[in-house]
Amino acid sequence: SVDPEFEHHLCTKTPYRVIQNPDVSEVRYKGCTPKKLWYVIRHGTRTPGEDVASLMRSRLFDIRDLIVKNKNCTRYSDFAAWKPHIELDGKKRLTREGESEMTFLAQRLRKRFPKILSKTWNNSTFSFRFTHTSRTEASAHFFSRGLFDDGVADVWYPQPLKKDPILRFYKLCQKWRVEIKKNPQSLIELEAFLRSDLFSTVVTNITERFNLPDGELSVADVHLIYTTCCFETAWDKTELSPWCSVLSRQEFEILEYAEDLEYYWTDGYGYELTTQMGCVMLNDVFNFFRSKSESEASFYFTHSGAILKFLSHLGLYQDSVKLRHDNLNIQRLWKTSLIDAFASNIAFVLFDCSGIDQVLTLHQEKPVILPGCPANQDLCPLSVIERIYEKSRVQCDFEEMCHASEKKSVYDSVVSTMWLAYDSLKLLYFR
Ligand SMILES: O=C(O)[C@@H](COP(=O)(O)O)OP(=O)(O)O
Repeated sequence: SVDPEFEHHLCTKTPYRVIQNPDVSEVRYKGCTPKKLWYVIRHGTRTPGEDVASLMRSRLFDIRDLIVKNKNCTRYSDFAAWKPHIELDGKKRLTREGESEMTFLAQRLRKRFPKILSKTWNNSTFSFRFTHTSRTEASAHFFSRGLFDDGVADVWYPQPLKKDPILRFYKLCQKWRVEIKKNPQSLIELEAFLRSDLFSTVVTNITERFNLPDGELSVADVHLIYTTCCFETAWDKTELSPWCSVLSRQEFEILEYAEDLEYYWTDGYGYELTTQMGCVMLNDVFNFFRSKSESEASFYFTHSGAILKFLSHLGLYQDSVKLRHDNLNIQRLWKTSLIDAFASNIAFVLFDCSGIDQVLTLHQEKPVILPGCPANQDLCPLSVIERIYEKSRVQCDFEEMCHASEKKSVYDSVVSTMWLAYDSLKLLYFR
């Protein structure tokens, strides 16, 4: 039987319905009027890239065949009937579920902030921006459907930039790309965790549970099973993927931790530069709030990496100790299943409270308190936020922080190439 809680352990492939906030009551604070809304959103549920899709079409079929050889296995008929999903095109395309996530998210937002959002589309009041990918573009379109009853067809979207300095700032940071993203050092904790007894036990347990030949399953196979469970759950809420029934609650938690470790060290608190870079996004918020333009709402459609780095820059979900292979804590704050699901979103809403600018910060549609803001209230004065993030405002020299030293780049690219030869690390490219 499948643990009904499993949907809460699907990391960055968690469908938004699992964590959404159904409360759509108008957000009001006494004596305050909402003036501006800045919103960054990860695209909705997508299909996997070709790397995962091709494994689902080939290796997963072999595993499926081995499983159904053992006719007594649980859910035999589901495995026997399983075939790669219709959504499997390898193009990281927005799925039906992703379309609904966007439309419903916008509808809920509009109900909460009718003063800003109950207006027909108007180019100077609302702005939209998405990255150079079909999934963020489609997300913007479906989101605007939920926001405007009419006039959706008129919504104007700027041409996406191949390398957007705000939406995907990290792609422009050579130092981060070389020294963190492509540096094997960043994966050391994950590597060690994959080699740990805890992880090996998961591989052995599944092998025994399904009566598979000894040594048949690799770490990468187990990860493929988990990834398939995640994607199939995300894009189909009506049917339970048989691959989810392969794993126990504890095994989900172990696989979840492996992914969280990876994201922690490449997109999160692992290295200072990763958290520092997010200043460009925060400065965009400040500029928007301080600008005298008529623009009242700004919507950005981006990716997982942007959400995680921005959360880390803000200082949210930071555990007191760094995540390592040997300190799995199920109470940790850094859980991508909660903080970086599909359609994850961060909003800043500026209120005028009797002449004082106050800011409401929302993550996944719920208020969050920025570290340093008053703990007992949702609103935080803009001047306090500007003080907390003073360094982000005055020392955000992207060129300077992202400049990679050439000697190191050459060294790292050689090491990275060698590193990619490791079979177990194939799973790192499962996107
Ligand atoms: O584009 C992808 O494959 C991943 C990573 O993108 P970056 O974090 O590298 O932008 O993000 P996703 O689209 O799933 O949100």
